Amino acid sequence: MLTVALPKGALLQESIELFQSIGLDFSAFLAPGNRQLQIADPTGQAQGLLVRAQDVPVYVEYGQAQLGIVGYDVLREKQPNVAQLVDLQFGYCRMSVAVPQNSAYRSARQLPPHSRVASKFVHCAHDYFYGQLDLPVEIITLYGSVELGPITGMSEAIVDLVSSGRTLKENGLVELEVLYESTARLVAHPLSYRLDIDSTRQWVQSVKAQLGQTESLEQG
Ligand SMILES: Nc1ncnc2c1ncn2[C@@H]1O[C@H](COP(=O)(O)OP(=O)(O)OP(=O)(O)O)[C@@H](O)[C@H]1O
Ligand SMILES: O=P(O)(O)OC[C@H]1O[C@H](OP(=O)(O)OP(=O)(O)O)[C@H](O)[C@@H]1O
Repeated sequence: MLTVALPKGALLQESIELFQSIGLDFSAFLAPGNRQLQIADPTGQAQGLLVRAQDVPVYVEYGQAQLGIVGYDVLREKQPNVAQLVDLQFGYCRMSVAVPQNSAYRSARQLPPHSRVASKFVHCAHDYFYGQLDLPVEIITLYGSVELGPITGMSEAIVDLVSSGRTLKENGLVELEVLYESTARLVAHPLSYRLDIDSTRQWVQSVKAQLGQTESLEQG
């Protein structure tokens, strides 16, 4: 039976709608008060696992799920060994550097060496500052509410996801640079995809057909 890892949070609703559109119903995860983390599709063709967004590639890499939906940002951060198959065209956001509105810095390059940068995406932040800018900064790991870094004076800047821009605005921050843009991706366990275990390929084809896509990203 096909197993699908679904991300809790911002991508869940649209992930469930996508699978519904190809005949797999995991909407029981959205029922008020649901605490079940593993549910069977009523047709008996598949089961869904409800996992933290960052854990989706882990379940797929270890083969506990043949397919999963995860943000490109998580793939950039964690570099998991999964096949990246389809850009699902929802969950748009961008990874950006931001500073307080009243900051003197107008570009990330202007931040002084050894400035502090708070982020949940420490590898992305490191690649950008050390790899692209050659600017040695101190990266502080946080797991959420990253905007509080500059507000409390703990850091000069943040690297975080921006979608509508509302969180930055309401916390007095401005975006300086965009590192990259992100959307939700359909990923697969590479061997399951190659060997077509549990008809993985057919389900991937159905997703692509639903989105009107013929090209595959196909990065292993
Ligand atoms: N404001 C947003 N608008 C649209 N998509 C977003 C937004 N924030 C995050 N995303 C996308 O949704 C994914 C999941 O984000 P979400 O905020 O639900 O989980 P998380 O809190 O980052 O994950 P975890 O609980 O594992 O720490 C992100 O990886 C990103 O691709
Ligand atoms: O530009 P916006 O539309 O306002 O969205 C951006 C916010 O969404 C994400 O936060 P999330 O809700 O995941 O909370 P957390 O990371 O702070 O836990 C991200 O970390 C930003 O804080």
